[in-house]
Amino acid sequence: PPLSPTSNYALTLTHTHIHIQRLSSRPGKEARLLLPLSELVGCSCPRSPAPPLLVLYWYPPGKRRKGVSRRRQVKAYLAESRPEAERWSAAIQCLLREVPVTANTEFSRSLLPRTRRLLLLVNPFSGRGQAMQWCQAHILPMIREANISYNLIQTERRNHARELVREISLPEWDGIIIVSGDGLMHEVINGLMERPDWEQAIKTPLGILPCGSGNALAGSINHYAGYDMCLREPLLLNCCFLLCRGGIRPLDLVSITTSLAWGFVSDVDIESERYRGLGSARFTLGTLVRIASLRSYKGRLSYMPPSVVATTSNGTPPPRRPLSRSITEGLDGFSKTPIHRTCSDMGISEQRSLLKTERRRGRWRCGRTVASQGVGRELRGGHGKMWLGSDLSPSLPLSVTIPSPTSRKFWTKTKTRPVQGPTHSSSTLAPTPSLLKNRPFVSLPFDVPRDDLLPPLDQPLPTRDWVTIEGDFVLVLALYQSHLGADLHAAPQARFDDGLIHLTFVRAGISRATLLRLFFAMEKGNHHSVNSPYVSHVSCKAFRLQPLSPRGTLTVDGELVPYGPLQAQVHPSMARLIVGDTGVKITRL
Ligand SMILES: Nc1ncnc2c1ncn2[C@@H]1O[C@H](COP(=O)(O)OP(=O)(O)OP(=O)(O)O)[C@@H](O)[C@H]1O
Repeated sequence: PPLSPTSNYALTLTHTHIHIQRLSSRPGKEARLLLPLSELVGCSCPRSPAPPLLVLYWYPPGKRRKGVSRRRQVKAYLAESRPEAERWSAAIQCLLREVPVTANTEFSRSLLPRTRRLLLLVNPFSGRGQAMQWCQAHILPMIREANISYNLIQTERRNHARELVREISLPEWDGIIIVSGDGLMHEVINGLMERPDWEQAIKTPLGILPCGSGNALAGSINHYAGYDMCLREPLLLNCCFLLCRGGIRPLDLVSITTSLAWGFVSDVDIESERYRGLGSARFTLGTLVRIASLRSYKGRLSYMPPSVVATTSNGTPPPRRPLSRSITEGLDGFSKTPIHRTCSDMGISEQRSLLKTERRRGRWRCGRTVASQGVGRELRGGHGKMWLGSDLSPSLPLSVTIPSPTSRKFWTKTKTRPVQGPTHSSSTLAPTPSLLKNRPFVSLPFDVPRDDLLPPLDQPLPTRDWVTIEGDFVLVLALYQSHLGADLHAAPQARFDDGLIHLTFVRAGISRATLLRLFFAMEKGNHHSVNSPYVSHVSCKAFRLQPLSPRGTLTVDGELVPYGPLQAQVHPSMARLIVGDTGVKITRL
């Protein structure tokens, strides 16, 4: 804001607020502003020859208006001297980084921990292809204001990010940030799990800045931060704000072993690729198309219920915060220098940060798994949101057959949506080229965490502790996090680290109207109240899905996987996720 030489202010800093009091010679004219530190991303004291300013970057949540996000405000105060401005800047940053301070602390920059360094992995083609534009307009400006250093790398192809994180030197980074959709997060988690030092590597804090079309994990982060559901830039701004705040929470991962795949929800995810230009609406359209031709599939679903259901919440929803408002105003001052494929404010290049290691192979998943009944089609090469497995169009290329003698293991962090679908039909149809591209499943050559609850996929499950349901299913959906897409609150009870997989399955006999009601209720997260004998919701630690129909589509984290039996087990709190302030005690970046 323009400096007003006629106004003087007295600033007071507490552990939670900056009190800004305008001093006026006329009594009764004092204006007071209480600026919560929880709404600040950072502050600065511009170097000389600039005047001794204290600049505050404030992102207050906006009014409760759907689709509108938080608005950036910059407040600048001219200090009496440069040391004074620098002392204030240091003090505020100490509080934001949670450096222990008292009223007697002598503030200086030397008290601050080292500057945080983030590796941003940007998929320029995710969602509507706006990731780079959003980096320029929103992400990089806010990250700079939060005094965070970054190195930005644009991914050039599928599995580029996965190969990169397999080889980089991780101690250099305080976090790996996926600027894309859930598919790229999935790649990164699998890349980390493929390292010989996976146990340490997977503890690298991960963050997501939603630029995809489904953005399930970002939807969960936004929800648990207490914000109302939002999409696109408002969601991005909320997530970027939370990233800059920097709180970390443990994140469950799920290992999935599959030989083949199927599902109903998968069908929607895969087939709706053709509607990609519609953004998240493509899932709605895809769902409607699928429901119109509803079909059921034979299968066997087994799951191991938790002996003690270890929910981390008492069932009460997180405190709601108003919807944040979108900002583009106020950013005009930022230089719009073009962002290159690799850019950094740290003077390093991708090459420098690479640490060549022996190439290991394997596959881990981070997101969701969806099995969808019937034949699916992959138009772009795998990623997933919402799959409804009903019928399959016979004209579509058939389910994939992967001639793999071994089962494949991979990792996911959000959800698995198996819908009963046809069993593996290896014979008739060859995989499409895009599906072949999408098949980097290989056995892991080193000792990744064992699925101690599961026998090998080709061996029977123990009868004790397992529940098995065999019959005709319309869909089976396995979720690890609360959201299936940013606007699909599919597992309201799920928490990042509850140690549970949340299964929803729908059996044949359900009417189209009820199924439609179920999906619409899912948007608000109240689908558990949809009363139908065909719909079940259970929590478990592990499950196995055996399709008994001849063909189908199965997806994990939106990516098509081979059709056939699949099993999964949760590994509680294995990874770490940057979630910002969630109202609970969290570790700071
Ligand atoms: N430069 C690239 N060209 C082609 N594919 C890429 C590139 N970079 C990444 N990918 C692949 O694109 C896939 C989809 O990306 P991602 O899931 O992040 O975006 P999205 O599908 O738009 O989002 P969502 O999963 O939320 O719908 C990823 O699995 C990744 O492997």
